[in-house]
Amino acid sequence: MSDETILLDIKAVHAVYNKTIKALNGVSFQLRRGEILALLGSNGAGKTTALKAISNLLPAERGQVTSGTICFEGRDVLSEKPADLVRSGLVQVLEGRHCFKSLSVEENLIAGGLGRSSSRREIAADLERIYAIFPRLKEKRRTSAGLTSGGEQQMTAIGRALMSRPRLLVLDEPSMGLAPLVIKDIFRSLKALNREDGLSILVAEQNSTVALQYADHATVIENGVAVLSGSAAELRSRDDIKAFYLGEGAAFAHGRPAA
Ligand SMILES: Nc1ncnc2c1ncn2[C@@H]1O[C@H](COP(=O)(O)OP(=O)(O)OP(=O)(O)O)[C@@H](O)[C@H]1O
Repeated sequence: MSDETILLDIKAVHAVYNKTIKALNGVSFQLRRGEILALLGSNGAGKTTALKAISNLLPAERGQVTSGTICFEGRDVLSEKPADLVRSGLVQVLEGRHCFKSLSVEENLIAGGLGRSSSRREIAADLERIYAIFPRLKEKRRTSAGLTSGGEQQMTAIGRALMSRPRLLVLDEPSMGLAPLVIKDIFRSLKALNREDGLSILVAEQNSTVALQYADHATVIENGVAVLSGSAAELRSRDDIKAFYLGEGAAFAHGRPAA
């Protein structure tokens, strides 16, 4: 495989909080251009920390990558400011569907495109593109985001990220606290974006069932280490993954290198 196919390359990353609390213990994985990669793992496995490291957001939480490398399209992520990473096409939707609650849905979306120097016509076209992906947002576009449902807030957060036209969209637990039908709706939209626009997606999920249904590949992390990587189809067929679906996450041995 040539380097051209690798969009994101995480190698042997160690990270700590407050200089002492170990959260990542040498995690390595790669995301290929144009794929959906699911990052799976139980509570506290290190998924959120890995995603924040990828967007260089750990210093804002008294966290730090102490060794290892993270490259996005060959750029050294750890030497870039988070805002510059967004401009370069790496955009993250943080856990908890953060919206500007007093702004309307449409104002939230427009805020996502502010970093780009776009004309009114381009912004209008981008909004229509988001509304085509998430028709419910069009219906709610004049409603304060804080008065919309959890699913609509998650769609707004994703739509706002899409307004900056990312090449890699990073999502932290988009299914959290949402009803199964809403989760399906969101993942279907993500899959359509991936297929039709070639958007690469990295999604951390505790809901392994839905993540493996829509992802191309998956990496399982436990105790800050990747313990298993493979195609989604391969992982779906494994008994230990089936056990993991049922919440028996301890099925993976800590420290075993990713396959
Ligand atoms: N801001 C922080 N300060 C100190 N320790 C933290 C902080 N955030 C996470 N940790 C610790 O780092 C480890 C990894 O946590 P992380 O949130 O990355 O796991 P996770 O896989 O995303 O879990 P979950 O699915 O429950 O969100 C855990 O031991 C956690 O307690």
